Amino acid sequence: MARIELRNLSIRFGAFKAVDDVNLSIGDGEFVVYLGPSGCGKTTTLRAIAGLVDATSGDILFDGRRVNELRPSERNIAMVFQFVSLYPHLTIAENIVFPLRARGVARAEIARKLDWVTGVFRLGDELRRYPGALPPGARQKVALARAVIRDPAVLLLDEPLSAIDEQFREEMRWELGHLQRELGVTTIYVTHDQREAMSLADRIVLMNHSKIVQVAEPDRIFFEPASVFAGQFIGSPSMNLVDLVPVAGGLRLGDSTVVLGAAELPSGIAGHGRPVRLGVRPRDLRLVDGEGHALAVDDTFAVGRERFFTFRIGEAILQGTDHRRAGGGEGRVRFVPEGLMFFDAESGLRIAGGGRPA
Ligand SMILES: Nc1ncnc2c1ncn2[C@@H]1O[C@H](COP(=O)(O)OP(=O)(O)OP(=O)(O)O)[C@@H](O)[C@H]1O
Repeated sequence: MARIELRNLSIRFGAFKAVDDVNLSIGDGEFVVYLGPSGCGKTTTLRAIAGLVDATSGDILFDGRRVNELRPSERNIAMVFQFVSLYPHLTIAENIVFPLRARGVARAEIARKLDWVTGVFRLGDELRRYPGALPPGARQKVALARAVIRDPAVLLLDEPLSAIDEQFREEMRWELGHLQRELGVTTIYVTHDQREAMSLADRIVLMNHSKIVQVAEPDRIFFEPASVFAGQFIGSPSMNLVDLVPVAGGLRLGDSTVVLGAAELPSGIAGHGRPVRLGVRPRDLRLVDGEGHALAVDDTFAVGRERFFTFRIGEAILQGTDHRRAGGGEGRVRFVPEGLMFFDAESGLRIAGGGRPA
């Protein structure tokens, strides 16, 4: 296990900065998930921690010791990628113990370690089989077992579940989280799948355009996104966004007739003096039978037991949840005050609202 620190880490490929002045401390045994859109620099950061890419500037420290100059094999890390390569002519057991054999570890010790890892990963039946006989998800589990059998200080995982089909992925995700906690190994996991990040991470490191834009526990990043980007990247269905226009009595939603008044607005927001955007998740935008704003509903639809509705403001289509009694009448739209987030329209930063529900 190890603490990891990135200090002013930048990585350039020619003129392009793939990682731009990143600072981060990862605790011993922590499970950190790097999340962000394609090309934002997640994999490059991971590869730099592994020693597969050189830092252009800045430091990478393991337990306070600078490792920039160490080769991958000297860093005591293990890495698992999206596509695993197991040796097809070796059994699962032989594949798993391969790193120990390569290091000349004694037979008794290898047997002990294999026993341990087999128990942790519940691999008993598979051990004598060959990789070709296992489904991709099980092969990935074998790759993980092979990665942890030599007690790495750091486990680096780059989209390890993305090549596995949906159903097995859920199961593997659960299992991976469980295993990581049992092993207590410091883990950095790269994904662009927010659901994976939300369910696995102790903390999420959200990246965009080569920079870290927020580091927080999954719950916090959901309820207190630092910016429009964070608010929209996390949560499904995604957060609605609409520009607010100052009018007498409050803030109007775009060019609609809906005006949010004092009861719905945090104090001071109406007098912000700069353009403000409202962010509201569908769960906090409700079509109800009781009190609310009169709005022309565009469409209603159901996804399983949940019912949704949409309405338009200018070009934008907003989505909310339908809380009317089944077969309900016209309905009114309620904005749940605790769920409203306000962003500076120019900087994109959250200036008010949000927060974990009590
Ligand atoms: N060896 C390289 N040479 C030149 N450019 C590179 C190299 N490696 C990565 N890049 C570029 O750096 C940027 C960041 O890539 P990176 O793989 O870190 O992104 P990512 O966030 O992991 O996205 P993805 O999920 O698509 O892998 C990309 O624009 C990529 O094309």
